[in-house]
Amino acid sequence: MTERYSEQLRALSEPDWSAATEHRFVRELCAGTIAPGPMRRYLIQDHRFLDSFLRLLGAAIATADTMEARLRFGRSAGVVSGEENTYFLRAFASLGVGAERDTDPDSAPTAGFKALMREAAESGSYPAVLSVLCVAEWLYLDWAMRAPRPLPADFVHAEWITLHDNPDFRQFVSVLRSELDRVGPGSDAECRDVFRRAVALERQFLDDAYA
Ligand SMILES: Cc1ncc(CO)c(N)n1
Repeated sequence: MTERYSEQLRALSEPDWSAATEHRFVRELCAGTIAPGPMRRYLIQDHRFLDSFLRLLGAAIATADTMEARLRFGRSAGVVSGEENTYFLRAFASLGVGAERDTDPDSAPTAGFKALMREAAESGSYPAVLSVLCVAEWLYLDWAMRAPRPLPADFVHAEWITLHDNPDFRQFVSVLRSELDRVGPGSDAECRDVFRRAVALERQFLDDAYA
């Protein structure tokens, strides 16, 4: 049996993939025990990640080779711009995040992610864009779907989990993987490189919440 291309890339990204999906941040978030400090720091940085992520979705809309894929990216851009952004604003209010939202400098992993997303977007390569998107969404689904139920009582924790594990998000990850399975092998070296770098950054990004 031949393994799916996306699964081959995931396996090549170990041990970073498992270190990220089993990270202290993930465990404490899912248990509802994470301290406000790390949660605040994570969300401030992640809201900046989201801005660049939206640009990357724009690049996916621009570079996809089928209309069906383009429509799917468009719907996902709507969710990120809507429900997900609103979650951040409500979470910032709940955690008492003020001016530091703008004044805190970008962490090294945030700067690294922004650079990688810009590089992928500017390459004009659909396989490169897909590699970053697939890591970002699939890695989050992977830990979110394993969160113990019931979810934590605080919406800041619970909604961050359900945003990354719901029927629409699962379907999006399934499309991202199928698309990468389809077009990735034709740009194998590029996809391996981008996928691996993105997973390493995911791990560093979670580490940084505790820096
Ligand atoms: C750093 C990071 N990776 C992935 C996601 C999921 O989109 C996110 N919100 N933040």
